[in-house]
Amino acid sequence: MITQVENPILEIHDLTVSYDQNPVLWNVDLSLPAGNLVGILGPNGAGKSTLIKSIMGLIPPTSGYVKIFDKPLNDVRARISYVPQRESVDWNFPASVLDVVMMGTYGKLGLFRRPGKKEKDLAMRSLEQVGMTGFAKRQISELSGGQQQRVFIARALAQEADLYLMDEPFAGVDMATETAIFQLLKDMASAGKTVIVVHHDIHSAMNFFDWLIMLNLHLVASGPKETVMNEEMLRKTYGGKLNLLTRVTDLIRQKDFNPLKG
Ligand SMILES: Nc1ncnc2c1ncn2[C@@H]1O[C@H](COP(=O)(O)OP(=O)(O)OP(=O)(O)O)[C@@H](O)[C@H]1O
Repeated sequence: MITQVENPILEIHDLTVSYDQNPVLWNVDLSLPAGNLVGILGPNGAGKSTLIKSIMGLIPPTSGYVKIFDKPLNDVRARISYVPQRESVDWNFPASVLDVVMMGTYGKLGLFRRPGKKEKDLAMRSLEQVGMTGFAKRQISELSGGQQQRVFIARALAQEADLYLMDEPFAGVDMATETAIFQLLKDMASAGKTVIVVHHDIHSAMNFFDWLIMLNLHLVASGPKETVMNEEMLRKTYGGKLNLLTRVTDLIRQKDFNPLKG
């Protein structure tokens, strides 16, 4: 079940991606409209991070192509913000929280301008949005995992991009913060940005995302949440992981659960 759209903000055509000549993503064809909060769901090893990395041009495709805003990635890089998984970053790098968030503003500054008051204000506003203002002068190495994650999201906000790609931004973040940041991302999507998030929890995915990409080495589904979140698609995505499926399909059947709301 794959919904294709006209004038997509992101178009992926026949994308196959391999590590050491072994394909881990096969023939992915999808397109996304602007102004959506998009969740990428799938079991461990499904290729979710690989998909994000290949959209960002970090892994060359074996076949196929990606177009963003109808252009190749290199023409539009400044309009894209990427939040990698927290574990993939060296957090012992000596930098303050404010420095890290200010880095988000550099792309728009150009080569020879140094960040000034405008950039600092933007960075502070971004920290405020993730509830981290009080930590601005702290070293990033001194923060908890969840706090580091929030700083990373603030850096992405300071980038003022049009397309955001976030790889498990909620790993290690507490529930209250997750809900607050989801709301923030939803507001960004309502303002016309496209936010794509690799996410593990199907329950919160049903509440928060507008559009879901369901992946298991192949693309199982891509479309508005209400059209793709059903038992058949979950079974195709998660296969025999029946405990999980039972829990989720029970949730879908619950009278008070309405996947259209939220
Ligand atoms: N650098 C790499 N070299 C070789 N194989 C890799 C590499 N990175 C990922 N893989 C393999 O590619 C497959 C897809 O990995 P990927 O990290 O994209 O999955 P994922 O859906 O993000 O998983 P998770 O939910 O566990 O983070 C896995 O089988 C993984 O072992």
